[in-house]
Amino acid sequence: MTMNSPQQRPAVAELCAVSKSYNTAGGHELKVLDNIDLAVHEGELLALLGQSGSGKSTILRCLTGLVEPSSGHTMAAGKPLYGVNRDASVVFQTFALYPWLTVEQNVAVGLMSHNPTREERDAAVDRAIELIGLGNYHSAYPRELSGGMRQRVGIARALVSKPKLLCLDEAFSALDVLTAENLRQELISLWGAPDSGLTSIFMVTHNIEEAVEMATRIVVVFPRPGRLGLVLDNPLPYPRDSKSPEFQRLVNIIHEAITTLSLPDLPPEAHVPGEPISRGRKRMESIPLIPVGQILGLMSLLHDEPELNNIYDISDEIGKEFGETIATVKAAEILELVDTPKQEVYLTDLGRRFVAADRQGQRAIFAEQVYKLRIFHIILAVLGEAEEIEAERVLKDIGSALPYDNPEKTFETMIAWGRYAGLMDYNAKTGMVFVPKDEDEDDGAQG
Ligand SMILES: Nc1ncnc2c1ncn2[C@@H]1O[C@H](COP(=O)(O)OP(=O)(O)OP(=O)(O)O)[C@@H](O)[C@H]1O
Repeated sequence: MTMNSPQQRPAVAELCAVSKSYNTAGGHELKVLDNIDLAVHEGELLALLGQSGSGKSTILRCLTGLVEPSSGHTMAAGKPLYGVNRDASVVFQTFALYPWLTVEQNVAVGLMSHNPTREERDAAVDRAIELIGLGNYHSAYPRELSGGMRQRVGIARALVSKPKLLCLDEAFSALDVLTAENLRQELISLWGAPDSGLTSIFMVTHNIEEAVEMATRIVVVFPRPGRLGLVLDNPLPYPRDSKSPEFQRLVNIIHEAITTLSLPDLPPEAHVPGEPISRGRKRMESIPLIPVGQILGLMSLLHDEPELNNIYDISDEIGKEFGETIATVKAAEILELVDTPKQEVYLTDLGRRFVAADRQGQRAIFAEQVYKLRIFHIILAVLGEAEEIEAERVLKDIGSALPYDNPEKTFETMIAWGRYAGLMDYNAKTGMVFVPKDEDEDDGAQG
């Protein structure tokens, strides 16, 4: 850290020992953030990375006062924050524009809580529209604009109030590659320009390259519950060259932190013959919230293209976000269909048998593997004795077994896997989980 490092300047927003829990629809408490200390300083461009569901958006919402911490507190410009931080504004992935308002009117929405005079409002709107290059589109409606232009409106609306902190929540992820790259570059220029008024940016992203391209500091959130993991300064000069060795080194460090965390390189467990493997595990393991079809897709890919054995290449090939690829690989791994030494991904013997099997055979292997997972015993143990079981009760059991998981989402995924395996099904009308009588050949891998 140099003397001029932004981290030595005052914090514009800060989380102090912030924890956050939600009450889920099933009445369980879900701890999403645990004891987060995080400050965004003047002049800083801070990027937050982490798996889906690790709590990134919740951190953003706490920082901006949209969500109140369960414990700990938020500071804004050195003072405790109560309610929404009016010196912060947010650009959302979905643009969140009003379709019935023009560009100008949509941008003016960003000033609503600031009570400007008409003249002040018009001047500020004109300035924001100019800054972000929407000069000829004052009276256009969102439907007349491309995705990139719409997101410009979203950015202008966020900048119109001259916020001390601009927050970007996956702001580029709905845009095509070139448009996203242009907007990123423009934002970096605006952030560096003395007359833009834009000094501090806090961004949430899934995209590691995007974080390394833009941020002065990168924080990786570890999940369940969300904690600060890797914190990395990024001193590379702008404009950054994504092909430079130093850029790639940072990308690799972050990749590795996320991968190692998700796919720990553990020695195989001692297996008692005849016993489900997971019985030996000390605690119940959750399952990645991944549809069956996606696991089958990964299996086919590994079979069809055996030279694809590296998690980064697989992620590129699938075209999904890195976090989602990891979750898919993890799902296949807990089903023992793949093995993941370091960053590599291979079919296991069972995985090879799986891809060679016909549809019936695949479902049988899947069922056998699902049966080994302890989390499924919550349901299967009861279904062994009764014909059906109340979903309510299952949700409660999931909630107490996996306090950091969302029980409803875990339940949905379990039912989808169980349905494909022919082990269980769920009737939303009766609220009951039951053993399917006849295997329905058609409901295959839709879950
Ligand atoms: N209002 C809410 N009520 C209940 N649970 C919530 C609520 N908001 C978020 N969660 C849960 O909190 C966890 C963290 O969510 P959050 O959106 O902060 O994660 P994230 O890292 O931003 O995820 P993603 O990258 O998928 O957007 C998730 O399990 C989510 O289901």
